[in-house]
Amino acid sequence: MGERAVSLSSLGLTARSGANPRITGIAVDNRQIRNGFLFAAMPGSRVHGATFIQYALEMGAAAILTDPAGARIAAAALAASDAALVVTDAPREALARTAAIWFGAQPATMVAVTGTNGKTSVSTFVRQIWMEMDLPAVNLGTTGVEGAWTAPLAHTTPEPITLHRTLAAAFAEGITHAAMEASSHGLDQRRLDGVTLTAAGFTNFTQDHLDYHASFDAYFDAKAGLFARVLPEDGVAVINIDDPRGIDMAAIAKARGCAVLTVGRDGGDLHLDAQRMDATGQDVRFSYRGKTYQTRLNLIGGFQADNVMLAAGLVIACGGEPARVFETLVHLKTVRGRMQLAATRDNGAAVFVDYAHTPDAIATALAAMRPHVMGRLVAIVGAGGDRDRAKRPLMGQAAADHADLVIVTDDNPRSEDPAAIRAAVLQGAPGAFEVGDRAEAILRGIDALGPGDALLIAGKGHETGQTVGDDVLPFDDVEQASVAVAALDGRLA
Ligand SMILES: CC(=O)N[C@H]1[C@@H](OP(=O)(O)OP(=O)(O)OC[C@H]2O[C@@H](n3ccc(=O)[nH]c3=O)[C@H](O)[C@@H]2O)O[C@H](CO)[C@@H](O)[C@@H]1O[C@H](C)C(=O)N[C@@H](C)C(=O)N[C@H](CCC(=O)O)C(=O)O
Ligand SMILES: Nc1ncnc2c1ncn2[C@@H]1O[C@H](COP(=O)(O)OP(=O)(O)OP(=O)(O)O)[C@@H](O)[C@H]1O
Ligand SMILES: N[C@H](CCC[C@H](N)C(=O)O)C(=O)O
Ligand SMILES: [Mg+2]
Repeated sequence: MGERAVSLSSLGLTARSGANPRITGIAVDNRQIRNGFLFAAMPGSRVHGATFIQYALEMGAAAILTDPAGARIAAAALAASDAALVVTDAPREALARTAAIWFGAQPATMVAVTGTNGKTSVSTFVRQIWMEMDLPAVNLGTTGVEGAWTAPLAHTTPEPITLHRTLAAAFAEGITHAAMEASSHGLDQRRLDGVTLTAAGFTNFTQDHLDYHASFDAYFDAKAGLFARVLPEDGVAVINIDDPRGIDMAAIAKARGCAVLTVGRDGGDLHLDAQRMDATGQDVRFSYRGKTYQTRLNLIGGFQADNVMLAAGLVIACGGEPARVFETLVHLKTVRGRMQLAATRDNGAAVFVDYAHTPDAIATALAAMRPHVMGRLVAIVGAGGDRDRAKRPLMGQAAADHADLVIVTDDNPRSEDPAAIRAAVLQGAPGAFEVGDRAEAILRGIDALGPGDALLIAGKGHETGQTVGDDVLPFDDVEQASVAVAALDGRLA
C-alpha cells in the first residue's frame, strides 16, 4: 500500500472520540498490521477479531473498527491507547465500504451471480461473451480471476480487502467489465457490499452449506441479500424463474424498484424455446422481445443452456445489443471442470469430469448425460469433509437414482475420517461400490466402461488437490482419467 495516507473520515468512518488520524493501510488480521493501519476486528466463527486488538495496537494500529462486543472485549487495551475507535453494529458492511474507498477503483461494468449451482459457469460465460464483443473482461470466483487478466483467489467471494485490491488491480490493467460470484458465505459476511453492480443474476436454489447457515430459510435470506441490499436500485435483476424461488427473488428486487429481466424455459423475457442434443453439444433456440435467435452451443449438458441464457440476459442487462450477444454464443467454450470431456476410451466410451458437489448438481449432471449415452452410465461420487453433513446421503441417493453403477470415493476429507464420510454417502446408495482411494476409483470406473457407456467423475472439477488433514496432495481428476485410459487401453509405452 506504499506511502499512501488518508484521513479516517475520508474512508467514511467516524471515531467515538472525534479523532481523525491518517490511515496508511487496512487489515482484518492483526499479523498484517503496520504503523498507521486501520485494524478491522470482525466477529468471527471461531474467535472475535477483537481478541487481537492489543497486538494490533502494539504493531502501531492508528484506528480500530469493531462492533460493541469487540469494544467490550478489548476495553482495557483500548483505554490504554490513543488509537481512534470506530464502533458500529454492522462492522462488516463498514469494512466493505471502507475497502472500496481505500482501493478506489473497479471495472465500470460489473455483475454478480448467486445461486446454489452454476455461479462459476454463468460468470465465465458472461466474461466469454464480453470478450467475444471485444470488451476487456474478467470473471472472478471459484476458479480465480480469469479472462483478459488472471490472478489466483483462495475464496469464491474474497473478503473485502482482497476483493477490492483485486478489482482495483483489474481496473489498472484496463479491465472494464467483470462478472463475479456471490457465494452465500460472501453475502452473509457482507464481503461484496462495497462493489457497485450494474446487474445481478440468480441461477437456482437447492440444498448446500447447511453446516454454515442455521436453516434453509437462513441460506435463502443470505442469497436474497444480493437483491435486497447489494444491487443498487437502478440495477437490473436477471432471474431464472424456472426455479420456484426465482419468483421470490424477482419480487424482492421489484419491491426495491430494480428492473427485472426474467429468463426461463417455462416463460420469461428471455426464453429457451427449443433444445436438441447431439454427441458434441446442442442446438438451441432463444426468444427475446418477439425475436428468435437460433444458435449452436458446443457445450455438453442441457443445464448449460440455462446458464448461457442467464449469462446472455446479464450482458443484455448491462447494455449489450441482443443480436450481437446471441451471435457470440456459438463461440462459448466448456468451463474448466464443468462437464469437461476428460478422455475417451478406444471403445468410444467417454469420461467426463464435473464439479457437482450437491445432491441437485449430481442429479442434474447425470440426467444431462443420459441423452448422450447409449449404454450404461457410471458415476464416481464423494462428499467433502468439514462441510454440510446432511447433503451426504442425498448425494449418494442422487447418484443411485440417475446412474447404473455408482462408486463412492473420497473428496477432500479435510479433518474428518474419510471412511465415515463414505459411509454417510453409501446410506443413500446402498448398492454402490466403495473405493476410498480416488485414483483407484477412477481406474475401476474407467475399466468398467464398455462401448456406448460413459463415466461421470463428480465433485472436484477444476481442483488440483486432495485435502487430507492439513495436507493438500496433488490430485487432478482430468489427469487421472487420461492416465487411467492410457493404461487400460495399452497406450503407455
Ligand atoms: C466460515 C467462514 O467463511 N470463515 C471465513 C471468515 O473467518 P472468520 O470470520 O470466521 O474468522 P475467525 O477465524 O473466527 O477469526 C475472526 C477474525 O479474527 C481475525 N484473526 C484471527 C486470527 C489471528 O491470529 N488474528 C486475527 O486477526 C481474522 O482475520 C478474522 O477477521 O473470514 C476469514 C477471513 O476473511 C476467512 O478466511 C474465513 O474463510 C474460511 C477459511 C472458509 O473456509 N470459508 C469458506 C467456507 C467460504 O467462505 N466459502 C465460500 C463459498 C463456498 C461455496 O459456495 O462453495 C467462498 O466464498 O469461498
Ligand atoms: N444451472 C444449473 N442447474 C443445476 N446444476 C448445475 C447448473 N449449473 C451447474 N450445475 C452443476 O453444478 C456444478 C458446479 O457448477 P458451478 O461451478 O458453475 O457452480 P457454482 O455455483 O459456482 O459452485 P460453487 O458453490 O462451488 O462456487 C456443475 O459442475 C454442475 O454439475
Ligand atoms: N467451494 C465448495 C466446493 C466443494 C467441492 C468439493 N470438492 C468438496 O471439497 O466438498 C466448498 O468448499 O464447499
Ligand atoms: Mg463457483
